[in-house]
Amino acid sequence: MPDVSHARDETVADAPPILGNVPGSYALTVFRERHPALIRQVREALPYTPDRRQALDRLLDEVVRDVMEPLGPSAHDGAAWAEWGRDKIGRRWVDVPFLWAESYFYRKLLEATGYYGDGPWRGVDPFGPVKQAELTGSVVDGELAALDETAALPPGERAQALLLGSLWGNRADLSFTLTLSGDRERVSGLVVDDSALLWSLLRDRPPGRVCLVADNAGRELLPDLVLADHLLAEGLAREVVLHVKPAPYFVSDATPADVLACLRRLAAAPGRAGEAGARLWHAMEEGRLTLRAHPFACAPLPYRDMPDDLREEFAAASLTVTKGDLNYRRLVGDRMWPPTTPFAAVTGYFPGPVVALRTLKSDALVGVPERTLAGLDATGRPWRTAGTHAMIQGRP
Ligand SMILES: O=P(O)(O)OC[C@H]1O[C@](O)(CO)[C@@H](O)[C@@H]1O
Repeated sequence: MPDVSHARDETVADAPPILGNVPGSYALTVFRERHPALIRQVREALPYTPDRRQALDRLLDEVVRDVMEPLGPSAHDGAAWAEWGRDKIGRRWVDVPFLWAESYFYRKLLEATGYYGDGPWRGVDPFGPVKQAELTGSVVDGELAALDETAALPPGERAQALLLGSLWGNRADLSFTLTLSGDRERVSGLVVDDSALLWSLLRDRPPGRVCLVADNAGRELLPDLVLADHLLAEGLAREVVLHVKPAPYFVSDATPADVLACLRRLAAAPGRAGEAGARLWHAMEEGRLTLRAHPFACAPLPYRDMPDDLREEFAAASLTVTKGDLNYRRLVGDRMWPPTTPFAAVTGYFPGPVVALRTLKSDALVGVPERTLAGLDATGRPWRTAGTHAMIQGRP
């Protein structure tokens, strides 16, 4: 019997989850290449003490042997992970759902670095050095200065430019770039473009609360904050709630500390960027820009399984905007949907209007017209996973 509990406008049967054990698949390369490379990068980024280095070496061995071991007995969230992983821990990383196993990998990485331990590494973000290097780099100076050019645009074009800035900011993802080299081409035509829906959801109703579910810090979060400023300053949102991760995750995912670092970076910038930073600073002081770091944001689960308090939060929003590939995967359940499956049918469980902004970096994909698919497939390029293509996809 197909599971149709999440269907909205029409019913769809669940597709199988994406797994890592398919030869030649994108997911398999994440386990075989990216995770070992990431452990090595983390090991070199900070002067970890012998106990932490040994723990990182053990994790590397676990990843290479390809058997998921349980968390240690002192893990504060050990019971939750044991329950979530009841039929998974002890198996091969690649044999359980990709979303689950990747999430568990990041939890294990934090265990290895002592992020939750009692020692001196408690609370030290293992990805801090790469995040900081990006935020303080000169590329960011140029991107912030470019905001001045949008000021001369007519209002509609300016709004669209800021939306696209936030969308393409998703290419700046430090986990994704880890095993890539060189500049990747950016294909300007969107695979799906529901931006008109997004603007009508904001403009055709009294300003409400917009939930912006952020993804990466630094070069993605900065344009997200600029977009949030635009919504507040133009009266398109009464309040913006920025959802971030409570702990380091998927390398560059934004935490509250990253938001504050970005706000300081914006506020210190010259020109339009600095003005936006100052407005956002005040908006936060006045409670019009708020932060949420719900534990579910780092759970290995799709949004369909969100807890009631989060469901109520999204239900109360006039619009939820999700950023990035991982949030998209969680929205659509990280399953091998036929890519023409309607987005509204797959996300019917979501408690309110939702629009996803995403560059495509994994196989999860729905709502793409047949003709678009045929044209993109005919290019013979890995357009679904290379991060070169983007989409804005939503439903009221
Ligand atoms: O930062 P984003 O856009 O969520 O992308 C993270 C992406 O990184 C990967 O996990 C690879 O590690 C993708 O599969 C994933 O969706």
